[in-house]
Amino acid sequence: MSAATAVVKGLVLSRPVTFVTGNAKKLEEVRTILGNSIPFQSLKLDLPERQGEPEDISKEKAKIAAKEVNGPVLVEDTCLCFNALEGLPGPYVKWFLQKIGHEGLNNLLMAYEDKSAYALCIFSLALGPNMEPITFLGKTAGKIVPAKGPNDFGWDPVFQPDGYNETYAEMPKEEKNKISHRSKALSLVKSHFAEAGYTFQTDMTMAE
Ligand SMILES: O=c1[nH]c(=O)c2ncn([C@@H]3O[C@H](COP(=O)(O)OP(=O)(O)OP(=O)(O)O)[C@@H](O)[C@H]3O)c2[nH]1
Ligand SMILES: [Mg+2]
Repeated sequence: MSAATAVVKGLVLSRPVTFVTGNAKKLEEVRTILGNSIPFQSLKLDLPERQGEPEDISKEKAKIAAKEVNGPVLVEDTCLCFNALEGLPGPYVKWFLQKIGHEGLNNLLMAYEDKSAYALCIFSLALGPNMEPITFLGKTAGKIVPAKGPNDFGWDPVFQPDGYNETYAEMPKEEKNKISHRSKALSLVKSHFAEAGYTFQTDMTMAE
């Protein structure tokens, strides 16, 4: 990538925004959804995550990432929330998935008639190491079903969005990207960039 300077309403950023994640599938979706709308680069880093409310977890990740990168960063935290369980496993779904898998996630709801759930994505943008992160939330409602479809991304096979007979995993990627928690949050990120009037040098291209 060529050296580039981003100008933010009088504020000059010496670097483009770095999307920091340890998750290749997230990055793939973010790339597809953002296209060329926001120039960004990415950094593969598994950030430490505090416990607590999803928005605080996401903000904290952004603060840590901005220190690591020493520049503007975008991060996200994704939750899968079961209504019968007051929003759990929520931000801890990664560990639930690793330990008990898709069947275990279904079994958590065995005692409940209510299988409704929502996928929540919270992006946090920090313009620099000492800047308070701005958050963008995207939420998609659905229900938890026995696993259906390809098993290439997390809990996609057990989440069936409202209005569909297919799980996220069964849908064409373009369809998921139209309705997903991630695309809703990213459309707010895009609006923010448009409204803030951030401008970037024209020779800036997306890079790893
Ligand atoms: O089926 C899915 N469809 C999705 O759209 C999706 N987005 C995230 N996930 C999974 O949910 C957990 C979030 O945890 P998470 O936000 O901490 O992510 P992560 O630790 O993998 O990456 P990051 O924190 O480095 O960005 C992790 O297990 C992710 O694999 C998804 N699963
Ligand atoms: Mg994580």
